Amino acid sequence: MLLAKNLTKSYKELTALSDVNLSIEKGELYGMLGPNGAGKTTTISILSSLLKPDNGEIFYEGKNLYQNLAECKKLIGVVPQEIALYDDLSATENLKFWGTLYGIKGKNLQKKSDELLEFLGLADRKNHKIKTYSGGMKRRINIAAALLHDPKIVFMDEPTVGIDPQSRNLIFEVIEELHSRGLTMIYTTHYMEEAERLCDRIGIIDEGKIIAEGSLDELKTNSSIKEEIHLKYSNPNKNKLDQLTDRYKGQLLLNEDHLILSSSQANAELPELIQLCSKSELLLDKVDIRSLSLESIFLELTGKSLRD
Ligand SMILES: Nc1ncnc2c1ncn2[C@@H]1O[C@H](COP(=O)(O)OP(=O)(O)OP(=O)(O)O)[C@@H](O)[C@H]1O
Repeated sequence: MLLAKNLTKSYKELTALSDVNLSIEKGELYGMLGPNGAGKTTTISILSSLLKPDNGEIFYEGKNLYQNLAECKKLIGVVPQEIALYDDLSATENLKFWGTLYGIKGKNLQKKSDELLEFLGLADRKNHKIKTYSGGMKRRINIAAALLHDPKIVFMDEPTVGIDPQSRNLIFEVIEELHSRGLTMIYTTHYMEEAERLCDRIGIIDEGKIIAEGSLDELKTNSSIKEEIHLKYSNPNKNKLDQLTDRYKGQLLLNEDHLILSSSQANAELPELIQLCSKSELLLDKVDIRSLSLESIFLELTGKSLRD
């Protein structure tokens, strides 16, 4: 469906993308997982022709994007990270505006807009102004706007940022339904749980490079880490954590009330870890060993947390 070769983009001296290659199959839901500033939006902007790369080539269904721009653009839908809606217009009026830009008119536009509002669970609010909508509802209308022209591939740039867990779930359900209908999607996120739940294949991106790619199982199998030790504590004493951070450099994620240690042999590492926690005056509430998550894989590959 989509092939991108050697995409490179710099903003003055900053290299935002460096030799990015992507091959996305029809019907695939591909997740691009990376921290803020990794290059996700730049990639999507380039793939959807909003931004020209310095180097590289892009093909949709075998056709070069820039040599077949109008034809390729019909295939593409984009859900931008920033909500692109008029606050003083209703949902229907906003969709009418976007539909007209795509060249959809009259009854067709009305029908498509009603169908999408129904699909996104917003039919009963369709005549209300966008400014009365919650953040999650606005995000759903943002998705509807990208689907009006029946694209074959949709780019979703962090579509759940800044919304509550319930609205996030509604968006996941919409994405899962679109996936089951065979729509090809590229989904960017810095939440590993989203990539784990939704995506067939995940590309981990950092500092403008795709540093690992595969299904969740493949990424786990290729990692030297096998498990995670999760340790919950009630009294983090920030001044006393040096021994822990020194001993487990590049293996340890320290949060407000818990730590996660990536490990190839959790049972063998546990006694020393508990001893060091005791020396660091951490009062332990709970210890458990879990299977590997993308967070640890990211830590292993980059030496830093996804949420830094
Ligand atoms: N128009 C621009 N001018 C200069 N630098 C830019 C511009 N757009 C992006 N950058 C820089 O390029 C790098 C990649 O940015 P990009 O927005 O693609 O990352 P991202 O992974 O989408 O991050 P986020 O999740 O924060 O949007 C960052 O260092 C960013 O500051």
